[in-house]
Amino acid sequence: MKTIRETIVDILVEIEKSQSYVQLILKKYLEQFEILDRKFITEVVNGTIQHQITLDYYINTLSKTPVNKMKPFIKQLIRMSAYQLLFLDKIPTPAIINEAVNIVKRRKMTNLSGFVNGILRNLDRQKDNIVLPTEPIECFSVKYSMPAWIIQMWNNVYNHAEIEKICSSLNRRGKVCGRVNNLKTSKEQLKILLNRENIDITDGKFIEESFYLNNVTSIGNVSSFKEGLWTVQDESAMLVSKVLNPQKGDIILDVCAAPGGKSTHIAQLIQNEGQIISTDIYEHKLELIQKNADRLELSCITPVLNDGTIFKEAWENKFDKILLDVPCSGLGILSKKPDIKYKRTLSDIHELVKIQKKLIENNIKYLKPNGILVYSTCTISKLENEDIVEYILQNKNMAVEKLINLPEILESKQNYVQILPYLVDTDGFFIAKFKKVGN
Ligand SMILES: C[S@@+](CC[C@H](N)C(=O)[O-])C[C@H]1O[C@@H](n2cnc3c(N)ncnc32)[C@H](O)[C@@H]1O
Repeated sequence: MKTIRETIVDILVEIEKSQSYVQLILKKYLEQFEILDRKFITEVVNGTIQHQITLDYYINTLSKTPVNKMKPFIKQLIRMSAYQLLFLDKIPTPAIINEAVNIVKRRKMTNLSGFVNGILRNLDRQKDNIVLPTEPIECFSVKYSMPAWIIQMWNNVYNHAEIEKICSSLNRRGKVCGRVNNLKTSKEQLKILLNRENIDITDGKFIEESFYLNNVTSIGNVSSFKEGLWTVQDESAMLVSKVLNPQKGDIILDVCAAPGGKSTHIAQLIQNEGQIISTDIYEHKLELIQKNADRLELSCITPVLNDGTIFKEAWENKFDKILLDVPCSGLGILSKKPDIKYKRTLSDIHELVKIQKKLIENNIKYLKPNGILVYSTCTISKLENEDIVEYILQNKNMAVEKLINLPEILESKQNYVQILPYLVDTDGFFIAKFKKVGN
């Protein structure tokens, strides 16, 4: 029988090798464990990935063999142990080091037990003496484990204090945020039902229908979730549909809709009276939209397979409102998906911008005169956000609209909002709104 920490190393090795989503791999391994163990495994896996650049810097300072030359299993074992030594204060150091050495022996790599033992003991002794790089970009990169190109990109827009706040808020563990399905229940009633399942909730910060789940491990097994009384969505993401301000009877196109978080919210806001065409480019993702709409009993949503970059004559001038929640670099949601930062590159962002522009060009044609377009991303990147606002305004038929329903703390002088994750302790999001003033 493998120990919990040995399992953690196997998970980290598989994540690095497979390039698959962290949460999918975690889910596969977690099923066999009890709740407390699941929490520990999830925390250490996410923490090790989240702080990987910092951990590697510390390890490389002390090891003759650089991290990238180590065997995959040994590398992840040392990273995982270093994460516990440097970032978790409840586990005694000897327990961390002994367990690491025992794992090496159990996996029949006894010849490396001295190496692992030496690095971890050294790390424990030297951790307060290790000096960070002096150059600010490099320093922030190591301190917050954020690739230097991302810091460099933010450095063109934000000051150092803001960059530090952004980075540190993206390294926190966010609570799960839920949205009550107010067509089926009230928040008060839901609170009672969740309490019966020993789940505590507290009110959201600025969206009425939002709440935070303080202690939940397996959402899919919660009865009220299965019954469609609520769903999972970050407050920033909820703000997007609020800004769209849909009305009963509207004909709405949600172009990049899967898995349907915003489509289902829009359906709630119009009390299921209207028509929402929810499209996505991937067939398997349409099933997710339908599954969510069915669970929440929202019949006004029609999932349609569609490439939003290709013109469809039948849709010309057809829609009152269009939501473009485009594919983006996702840097605003790093607290939930920490591995994204190592997979993305600056050239990915340039490719994404091309797609975002094509989506805009094409979908503007589907708006009725005076129709409303909301553009949103879950990222913090001027190229995909502020610069895209400029791009949309180059179209003479499009005028910027003042954002409504913004909480006071997010009110901005600009006609768009870049929600930085530290402002209200939510995901980072960008939202802008436009009106089609001509044909
Ligand atoms: C940010 S996610 C959308 C999240 C969704 N709006 C929600 O709230 O649940 C972007 C989506 O765009 C889809 N997508 C990417 N390229 C597309 C295209 N050319 N046309 C339509 N959808 C596309 C992706 O498959 C992905 O599901």
